[in-house]
Amino acid sequence: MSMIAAFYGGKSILITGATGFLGKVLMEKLFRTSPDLKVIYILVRPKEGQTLQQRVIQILDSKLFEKVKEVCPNVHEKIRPISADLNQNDFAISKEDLQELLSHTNIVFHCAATVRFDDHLRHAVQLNVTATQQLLLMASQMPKLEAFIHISTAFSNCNLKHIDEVVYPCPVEPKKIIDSMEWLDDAIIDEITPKLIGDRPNTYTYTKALGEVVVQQEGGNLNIAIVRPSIMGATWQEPFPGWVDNLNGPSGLIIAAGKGFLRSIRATPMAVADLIPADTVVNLTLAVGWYTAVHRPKSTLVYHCTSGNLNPCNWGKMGLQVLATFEKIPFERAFRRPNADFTTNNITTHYWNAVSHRAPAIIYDFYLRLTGRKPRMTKLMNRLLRTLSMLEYFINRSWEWSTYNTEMLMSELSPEDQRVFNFDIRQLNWLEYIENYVLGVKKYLLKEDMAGIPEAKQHLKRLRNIHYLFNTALFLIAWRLLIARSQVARNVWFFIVSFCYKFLSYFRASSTLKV
Ligand SMILES: CCCCCCCCCCCCCCCCCCCCCCCCCCCCCC(=O)SCCNC(=O)CCNC(=O)[C@H](O)C(C)(C)COP(=O)(O)OP(=O)(O)OC[C@H]1O[C@@H](n2cnc3c(N)ncnc32)[C@H](O)[C@@H]1OP(=O)(O)O
Ligand SMILES: NC(=O)C1=CN([C@@H]2O[C@H](COP(=O)(O)OP(=O)(O)OC[C@H]3O[C@@H](n4cnc5c(N)ncnc54)[C@H](OP(=O)(O)O)[C@@H]3O)[C@@H](O)[C@H]2O)C=CC1
Repeated sequence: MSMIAAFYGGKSILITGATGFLGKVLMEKLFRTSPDLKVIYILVRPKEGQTLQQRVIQILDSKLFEKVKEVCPNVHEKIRPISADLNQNDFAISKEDLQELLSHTNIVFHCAATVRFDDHLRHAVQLNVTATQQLLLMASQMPKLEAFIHISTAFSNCNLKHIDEVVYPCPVEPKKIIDSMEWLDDAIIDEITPKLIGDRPNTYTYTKALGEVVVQQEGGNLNIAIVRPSIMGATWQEPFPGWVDNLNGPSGLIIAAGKGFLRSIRATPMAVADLIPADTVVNLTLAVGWYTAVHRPKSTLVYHCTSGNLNPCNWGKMGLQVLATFEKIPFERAFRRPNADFTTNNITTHYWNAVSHRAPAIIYDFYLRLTGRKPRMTKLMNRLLRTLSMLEYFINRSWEWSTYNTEMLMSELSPEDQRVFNFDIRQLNWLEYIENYVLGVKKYLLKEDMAGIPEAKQHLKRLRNIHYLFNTALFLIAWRLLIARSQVARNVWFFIVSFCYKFLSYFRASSTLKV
């Protein structure tokens, strides 16, 4: 019997960010392994014209929850969506809802965040820092609370090369930052943002670091732990391999490469690609929840959920396997044949961006205009290049994360828990994982049918022929222009033609003699 699964039985659990990638996988696992849990409260904001209930139904109707519906048929009764906006004071939760939350919650998993790299500092601070502070305040009024688990990121201290499982201080106290956001106007915030984030690449990593300091400083007597995943990818095993439902991290780039938009990417092939499957993050998080509640460590423990030091894979190997998988499982209606490559310096990156990204987009838009359609490729390409520029920081460096706490926790689990809540990344086979990842992107993100693979392969063959034809035509035109202008080119051309003619004549003559 799993001790962790038993622990969550009968519990009332509060999850923020439950509608996000990690939140959904977390809920799924909780319901599947502890169907007797009492209730999961989720803080949800109404969105895109959908009510809270509709958002929950949409989640439960997804393939991710198919197994859950078998083991926990009344799952919809056990999810209690609470209208809340983490951008608002007190989250705009009604008094009744707040009362219910305060009096019943046993465990809090705080997953909500803005994960955008380009978010305005004010918004990123509000969600990743102030909201965390408010949630802690709320948690301190929960008499039945056993553990508060804060999800951070392994990159919150990406300005360091070696990162330990500790909370690092920030030069400016989070409280000061929170206060200043209240009275500074946007223009001034824009001006001071680069100074504040310092040697971090974006507001996301900076505010996640501030969030951790808030957790440590304002956790009071709560049983708190921080989980720091690296780059979260599709599921490895549970509830099935390859599940993914957003474009963050590598997923968007896999689509861009598979559809033939992405031709080159500035990356260091030997840099460690610290990916971690979403289900591994969930298993560790649930184990941390159990350990924190049952063992009540004296200080706030930080757990790294990373792969690099235990089972490293580099971007070169990953990129090659992604491309190899496209051969077997191509995406439908590709723009060009998938054929991306890594560049390693500014000059080649600019060159390939111009030749392989911008030029084809301009040509295609010209063709769309000619055929009376709206041009769109240049806009899409600009977006892709912007995304690439934001991800570049993470694919050209390697970090070392120590994992003492994570390994300690693993050793604390019973063999059954090590199986049911497996977060031992050493068991992961990267090539198999990446193949399933690409397949998952095709099925769950692009919603493409496997039956369309033969047609997709045909389409790629057509694209290859067009590519050869285009290149041959281009070569002939260039050559023709050269001949018209240069005597040397003309001499070379006559030499080649006369050589071919002589060779053919000789070949003809020798075959006539044989007859
Ligand atoms: C040895 C020899 C080797 C040779 C080998 C050769 C191999 C060749 C290489 C082949 C390549 C193969 C494929 C690639 C395989 C791996 C490549 C590596 C990439 C890995 C990158 C990972 C880096 C992640 C680092 C994470 C560090 C921190 C981790 C975390 O803690 S947080 C989670 C991460 N957060 C994010 O990822 C958020 C990033 N996104 C943003 O910040 C924003 O979305 C944005 C990128 C700034 C874009 O903002 P916009 O306002 O412009 O757009 P918006 O968000 O509104 O969306 C607009 C449309 O674009 C779509 N979209 C959004 N995000 C992405 C995305 N990441 N990629 C693509 N498209 C995206 C979005 O859906 C919108 O679409 P629409 O609705 O249709 O308009
Ligand atoms: N993805 C990754 O690679 C990594 C993620 N992490 C961390 O994991 C956690 C989860 O990330 P992930 O699931 O990928 O992120 P998502 O962007 O998929 O999910 C974010 C969640 O936060 C919610 N949220 C955002 N703003 C608000 C708001 N104002 N009020 C209420 N809820 C809000 C979103 O709700 P809504 O659906 O309404 O938008 C969504 O449920 C984050 O803390 C992130 O920092 C750490 C490392 C890597």
